[in-house]
Order: sequence, then C-alpha cells, then structure tokens
Amino acid sequence: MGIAMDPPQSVEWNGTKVPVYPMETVDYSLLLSQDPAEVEKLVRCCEKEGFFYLDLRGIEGRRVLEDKEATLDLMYRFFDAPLEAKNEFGLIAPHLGYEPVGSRRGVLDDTRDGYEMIKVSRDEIQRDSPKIPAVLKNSPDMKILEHAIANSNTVTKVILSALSTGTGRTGADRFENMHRNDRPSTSTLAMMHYIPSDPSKTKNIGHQKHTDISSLTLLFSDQWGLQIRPPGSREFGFVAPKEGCAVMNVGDSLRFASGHTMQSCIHRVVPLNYDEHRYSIAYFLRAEDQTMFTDSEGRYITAGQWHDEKFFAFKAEAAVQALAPSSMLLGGMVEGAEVEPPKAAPTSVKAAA
Ligand SMILES: O=C(O)CCC(=O)C(=O)O
Ligand SMILES: [Fe+2]
Repeated sequence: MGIAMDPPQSVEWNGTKVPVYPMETVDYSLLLSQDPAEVEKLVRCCEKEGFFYLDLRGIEGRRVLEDKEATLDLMYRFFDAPLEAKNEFGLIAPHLGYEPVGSRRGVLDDTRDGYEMIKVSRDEIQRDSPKIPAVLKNSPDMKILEHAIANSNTVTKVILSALSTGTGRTGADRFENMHRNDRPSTSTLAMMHYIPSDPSKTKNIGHQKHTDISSLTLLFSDQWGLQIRPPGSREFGFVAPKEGCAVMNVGDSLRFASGHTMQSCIHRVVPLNYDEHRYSIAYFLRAEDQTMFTDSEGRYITAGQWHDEKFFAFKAEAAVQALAPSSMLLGGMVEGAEVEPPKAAPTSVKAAA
C-alpha cells in the first residue's frame, strides 16, 4: 500500500487502458475562514463535477487524518474477527450494522460485490446503549468511533456552510438548516474492507456503479480502486489517492436541495491490485429524514423516503433494479455515451498500489 506522489495519466486495468481523472483540491483551512476564492472554487467543483480533493494538512485537518489512522487500525482488528462476531446484530437498518461480502451486485455483470462493511450512525453512537458488535464495544474503540463521527460531521458541515455562502443562501434557506444535529437522520460512518479479487477468476468484484444518497460524502482511502465518471465523460477513470487529502463528493440529496444545479457524480470501485485488501472509510452526511425536496423523478418527497427507496434499489438483483425508476441508482445523472476503451499499450504505466 502507498500513495502515488505523481499520479500517472492512465493505468492498465482488466486488459484496457483507463484514464486517471484530475481533480481540483480545496483547502480545508481556507474554508474555515470562508476565504472567498476558495469558496468560489468549491462551488465550481460541486456544480461542474461533484467531486474534489479536500486538503486536510493544516492543523485543524490533521486531527481528522489522525482519526482516519485510528479508525483504520480498528478496522483491521474488526474485519479479522470471526463472521459471527462481526455479524452479531446483522444489518439493523440500512445505515447501521454489518453487511458481509456479496450482499449486493458487483461491479461487473454477473458478479456480486467484493466488500464487507460495518456502519455506525451518528444518531446511534450517541445512544446510551448503541447496537455495536461486542468486538468494538469497549471504551477505546467507542471513543475512536465517536471522534471519527464527530469530526467528520464537523468537516462536512464546514463544507455545507461554505456552499450555502457561496450560493447566496441566507437564514432558513441555508443548507445547514436541513442538516440539524438534533433532528433524526441517517448520517453514518461506513467502514469497508474489499477482499482481494481478480476479475478473470473471482465472482466477488468491487462496488457497483452508483451515486450517493447522501448530501456530502467524506471518503478516505490510501489505496487505488475508486473510479468516477464525471458528467458528460464517456468512460470511468481512476481517482488517484492524494496524501493528506480526503476525496469529497456531492450526493443526491444536495443535488436535489440545490435545485439540481450540483452534480451527484457517478462512481464505483474496482480492484486495481488483485491481491490487495483494500480499506476505505466514508462518512455520509445526510439530510434530516423530514427534509422535502424534488427528486430526479420530479416527485416532492422526504429525504427519508429517498434513502429507503434507493437503498432497496442498491440491494436488489439486476432484474429488480431494472424495474426501479431509471434514474434511481444514478440520482438523475445522465451518463455520456460509452466509448470502447482502447487496448492498453504495452508501455502504459501501472499505478502504484
Ligand atoms: O470504497 C470506496 O472508495 C467508495 C465507497 C462508496 O462509493 C460508497 O460506499 O458509497
Ligand atoms: Fe459511493
């Protein structure tokens, strides 16, 4: 595992040459003081692509990077535990509990997914007796989870607040006002472990293409695997991990709340290094359950209903997914026409793992 200092322009994956998409970097420290140029850049990223790197190398962000390291340590221990221990409560709700490998469709046709996942929601961690498997229910691990959730919540709220300012929202119209901490929401910390897999041999591969249900997603992974399909682009391309940075993306709820002006970028995860275990951490900041918005089908619905319907589509078999409104999995985002990617040139650079 390692971080590429100078990402290649393209990498070879599954017999083809795949682009590495460049992404803008937004500085967290500058946003903390609502730096006008940085706020403008943030709004541009969210309206044009829906994805950006968040630079967390300033002292406020460094705390969050330390949380990431502590959470990774906890994940290595958790995912090493026997299945029965990890699955003590099963999947209690879509945003809370454990899902074993293969619970959903995979990234390629006729495959299942290649990851297991434990989710701990912001509402749950604050309960007197949260439903968290006993392997993690000790005070040092609970503190790690509490810090990771609290600090991720703060970071995503800072971004939300800058977006409100940058789009001229005031008072009750500000995005923060539909993400109030004291109202129920499905905001959650998802910790994922992708098993090694070789597309030519295994039937558990990656994470199916989708847009996120969330308003904003704060994603940490030091490893390759994330692919995006920016608006209008004709193929998926990799996102290079960047040292000291998280990857952030807009999800469906913020797209809807912004009057569909922000992009909920299409993404998926594929195994780049077939023999590697990959770990990622995603904090999904979600709107309050009772928030109303117009979805991609033109329906005026609650954030809670959008969450439940989309989660059902995520989990469904291909045939059932096909029956869902066409825009459900992609939050109304339209894919550019497919290209048949060129065969990889023998000299193309292989990405650092
Ligand atoms: O594992 C990753 O890097 C991304 C996961 C993801 O897209 C998700 O959980 O929504
Ligand atoms: Fe996602």
